[in-house]
Amino acid sequence: IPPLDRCHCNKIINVIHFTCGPGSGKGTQCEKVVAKYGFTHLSSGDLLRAEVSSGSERGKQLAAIMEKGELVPLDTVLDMIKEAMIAKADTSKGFLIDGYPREVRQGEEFEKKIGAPSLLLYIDAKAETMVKRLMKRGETSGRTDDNEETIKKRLDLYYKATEPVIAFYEGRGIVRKIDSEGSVDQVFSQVAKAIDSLK
Ligand SMILES: Nc1nc2c(ncn2[C@@H]2O[C@H](COP(=O)(O)OP(=O)(O)OP(=O)(O)O)[C@@H](O)[C@H]2O)c(=O)[nH]1
Ligand SMILES: Nc1ccn([C@@H]2O[C@H](COP(=O)(O)OP(=O)(O)O)[C@@H](O)[C@H]2O)c(=O)n1
Ligand SMILES: [Mg+2]
Repeated sequence: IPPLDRCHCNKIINVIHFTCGPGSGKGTQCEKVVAKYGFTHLSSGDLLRAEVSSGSERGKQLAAIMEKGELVPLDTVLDMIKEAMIAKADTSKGFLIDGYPREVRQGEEFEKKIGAPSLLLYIDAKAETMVKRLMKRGETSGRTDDNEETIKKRLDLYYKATEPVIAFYEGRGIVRKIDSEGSVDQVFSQVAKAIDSLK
């Protein structure tokens, strides 16, 4: 992949990271953000699942890691995000990057290779809520990681690796914390307020 040149960087406005626990409702909220603001939604999990579906050798390796609820190698996810951003850089109004960064190092590398985010949205959900939603989703999602054992591992990893990401960006004053316990629309009104504060 070519490096993002200056021209591209200038066009990459409004990089919003959506970093929350598994099952906190990122995917659901991102759809609503796209409908209202027209941002480009990039879900790191979806990009990885697309690679798995392609049946490639790399996809097979990724599937094994994701089934265990572990993190795939940092460069793999970042390259996929960057590739997708370059493809849209000329026309996008902004990027909503869902499920990334998952660990502080992913955030640091993103800034080195792409740029600094303008906002980090964080949906604060209780572990109990996340587990309940994922178990329910697992009845129909077909996701191999929506099972009790892997959900537990994803949650453990979230508390260990991802929560520190929030503290890292809090130091920069770009974190907006959102309470997940209401309805989808109640959560969205908080999300929209945070995005509107960017203008
Ligand atoms: N009650 C309630 N349920 C929600 C809300 N948002 C999402 N859900 C449900 O919770 C489940 C998980 O939501 P997703 O949007 O798929 O969660 P996610 O954060 O993208 O999860 P991962 O893909 O595992 O990262 C879905 O089955 C939703 O229907 C909400 O605000 N309130
Ligand atoms: N930045 C990322 C995003 C996802 N992943 C992997 O992809 C899986 C699914 O990610 P996801 O964002 O769709 O789902 P949740 O784990 O948040 O429920 C994770 O459990 C990780 O194995 C990763 O390694 N690094
Ligand atoms: Mg999701």
